[in-house]
Amino acid sequence: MTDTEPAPAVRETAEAIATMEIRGAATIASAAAEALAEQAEAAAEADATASDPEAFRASLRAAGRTLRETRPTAVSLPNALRYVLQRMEGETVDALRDSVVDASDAFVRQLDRAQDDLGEVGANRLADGDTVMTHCHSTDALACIEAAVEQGKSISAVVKETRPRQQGHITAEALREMGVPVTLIVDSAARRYLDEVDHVVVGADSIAADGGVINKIGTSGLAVNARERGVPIMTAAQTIKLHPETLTGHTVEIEMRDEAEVIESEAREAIGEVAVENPAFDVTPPRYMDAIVTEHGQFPPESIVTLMRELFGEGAAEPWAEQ
Ligand SMILES: O=C(COP(=O)(O)O)[C@H](O)[C@H](O)COP(=O)(O)O
Repeated sequence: MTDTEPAPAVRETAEAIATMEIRGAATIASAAAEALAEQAEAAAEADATASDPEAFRASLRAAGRTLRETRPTAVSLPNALRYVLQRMEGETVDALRDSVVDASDAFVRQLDRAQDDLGEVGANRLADGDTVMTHCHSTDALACIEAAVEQGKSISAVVKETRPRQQGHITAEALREMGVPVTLIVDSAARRYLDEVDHVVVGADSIAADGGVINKIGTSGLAVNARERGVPIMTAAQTIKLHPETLTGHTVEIEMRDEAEVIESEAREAIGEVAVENPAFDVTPPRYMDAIVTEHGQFPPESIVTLMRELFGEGAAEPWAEQ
């Protein structure tokens, strides 16, 4: 390991995030924080960094950049890096290492607590006997359903498959394990089933300052259909999903993934020369979302900017940048 080369654990985590072995915004955030702690442990042992605090800091920033470059849309990733790297302090390598490991532990603990707290808030929007519809796999959305079940409410679910990666299968299994009866449907059947649904519950990868919800592709169409059918829709999103850069007018970059996720090579060849696109996320305008449920309570999307200013001020530091 040279002074700026990431530790193997960081490279492995970055690779697992890029290939979606580690996926979902909250899971990505805690994996990134843990990878920084592993970088700190490795750098405190490595020849090039063990006795040079500045080289140690540079190696942590480099690890941050490697992790940052994996997936562009989920803001929980840079927010996790911000949390840990802004708390890196000390005059010696040992002190620096301890500060990074402690910050990483605190971040992961906070994440778990936030998910439990938002689950309670979201559960209060669900009534005994409700059927919910889900899209993709969101641990924040599942926390709301799980808390409702723990409150003794009887909940059933209609689970959208979520092409192309079929994360709906993960949701279906998780709900079944909670004892929730599940009906799995293809995405294009969603509008038909909305008539049988009392609430739509989705997660988020990022929330923009205008209250726009960036989540798995298909969320915006589902939200428009839900509004048209009169079915309430909530986004369950911890505050690490709030996108501080959008306070200053920046837009959220939507990840475009490989066409191989959409179509198998044989079918691709048979079709011939056509374009295939695979956007991973879309933006649901705030007017189609009834509530954003966070660990600080629920908010109409248009008022989320107040919470963002409270938590982030106006700035979005990049403590991983080269100095
Ligand atoms: O869109 C996805 C996952 O997309 P991908 O599978 O492409 O990562 C999830 O709804 C959010 O990340 C929220 O998840 P969580 O609530 O667990 O943070």
